[in-house]
Amino acid sequence: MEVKLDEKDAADWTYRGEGACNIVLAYSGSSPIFIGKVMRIQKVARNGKSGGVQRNLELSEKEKLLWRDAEEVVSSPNREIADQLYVKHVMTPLLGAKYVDSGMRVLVTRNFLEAVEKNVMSWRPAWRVDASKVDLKRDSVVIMSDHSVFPHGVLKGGACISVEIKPKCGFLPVSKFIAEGNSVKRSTTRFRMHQALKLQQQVISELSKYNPLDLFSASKERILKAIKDLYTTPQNNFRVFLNGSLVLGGLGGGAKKTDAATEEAFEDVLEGIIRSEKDLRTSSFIELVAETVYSSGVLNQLLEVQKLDTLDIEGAIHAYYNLVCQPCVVCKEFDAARVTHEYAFLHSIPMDESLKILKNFLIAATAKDCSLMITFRPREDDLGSVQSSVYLQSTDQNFDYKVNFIDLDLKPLRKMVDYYELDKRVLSYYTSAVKMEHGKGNTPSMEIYEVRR
Ligand SMILES: O=P(O)(O)O[C@@H]1[C@@H](OP(=O)(O)O)[C@H](OP(=O)(O)O)[C@H](O)[C@H](OP(=O)(O)O)[C@H]1OP(=O)(O)O
Ligand SMILES: Nc1ncnc2c1ncn2[C@@H]1O[C@H](COP(=O)(O)OP(=O)(O)OP(=O)(O)O)[C@@H](O)[C@H]1O
Ligand SMILES: [Zn+2]
Repeated sequence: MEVKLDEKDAADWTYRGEGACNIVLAYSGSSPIFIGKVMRIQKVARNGKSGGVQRNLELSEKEKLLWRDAEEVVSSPNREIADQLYVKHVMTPLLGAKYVDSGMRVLVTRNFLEAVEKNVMSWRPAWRVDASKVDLKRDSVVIMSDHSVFPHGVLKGGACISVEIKPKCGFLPVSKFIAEGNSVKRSTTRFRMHQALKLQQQVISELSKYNPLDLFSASKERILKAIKDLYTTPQNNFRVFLNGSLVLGGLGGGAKKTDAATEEAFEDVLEGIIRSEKDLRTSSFIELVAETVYSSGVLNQLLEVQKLDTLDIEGAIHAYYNLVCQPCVVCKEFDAARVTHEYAFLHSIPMDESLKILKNFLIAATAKDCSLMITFRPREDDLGSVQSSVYLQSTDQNFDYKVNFIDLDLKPLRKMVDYYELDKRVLSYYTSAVKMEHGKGNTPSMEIYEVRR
């Protein structure tokens, strides 16, 4: 018989976190089919305010054309199912089946969703509550493995510690379609430039120390630096969970700089997991995470998928206007300024080329926004373990670990315009901030202008 969750079941699901588009709940009841699972529920923007794009309930005709090779996605009855099948049929083959769980759909009643909405309200960050709410129009949710713990039955019980990393874009673009005035893109990461704008808009209270190029560098030392920096300024890029409960970082959003009190508390959390003296555990834990990122090689594959964006938004936007059969707003602006450009070429390519550019751009956008969960537990013995393992030199310990990608959602085609507009805002603010610093006689070594390859 097909399961349908109703009001009475809502109490078994507790708030785990959320992003712009989904709320995630962990199961705390006793039904064997849900133990070790989380539920991902779609949200809807409140009062037209942003906080995740307002998604159409169905794929548009142009989106159907775009994803026509992924038949299962295109023939989905609604966008929710299309999202899930996109993970299964488009992202999983690119990232590797062992790293992705596309989950299964379970039916829910409106009463269930209403009860959940009420139960989680007090746990949600106020700004997320203000921006979005559970979408009560949905009749199903996605159930997937809880990646912050190991599956039951595979290994003996014991503490699990997991880290969630949102690595963002790990390369510098080289597209010839990047305008002369935006050439800073070739030497400064998008993450760094966006940080400057977020600081100015007070979305964050300090600049992140993290540099995605370090994390994706495939160099042990630089990966270690990246994890240290993520630990120091977690924002929404780094979280740690102990047995599924958040112990570092922000629940449902970003976190401020890790202060002395948090550091002290984190040392205590690690007791019993990392076998070293107090005050040395955190650095060993950071070493463990860095070693795992390095030796698993999981980010190499993610980087390849991110690099499917070869033209940058400054090139891909023209293909968008080709597909939607509208006059190109970007070229119109250039014409008005009598700027000669090579973008006209992009409007002369066959439709199949435009489709390919857009498909690759949107797949790369998913890969630039997804997160990685790495879960560890001390390995007691080698008998019967099916997990990969990593050796932590500083404490002479072995850990089982598993790695999973989360949040591999299909980005809506109409977001192309938002991507172009955001890119313009990020670049415009960053270049003017840098110019201002130069004007003051400061060298580009200022915090905001960090150039590293
Ligand atoms: O545009 P970006 O780089 O700021 O990324 C958005 C994320 O912001 P952040 O990582 O904080 O900078 C943003 O994350 P937050 O809401 O800031 O936590 C979302 O992940 C958004 O994706 P979607 O709307 O859920 O599909 C993300 O939008 P996409 O660009 O991935 O579509
Ligand atoms: N399978 C999972 N196992 C454990 N925790 C999870 C899982 N999926 C999501 N989470 C937790 O829930 C949070 C929100 O999930 P998710 O990133 O999928 O939301 P989103 O709204 O799609 O995010 P974004 O804003 O990046 O689009 C994650 O940051 C993570 O902490
Ligand atoms: Zn154009």
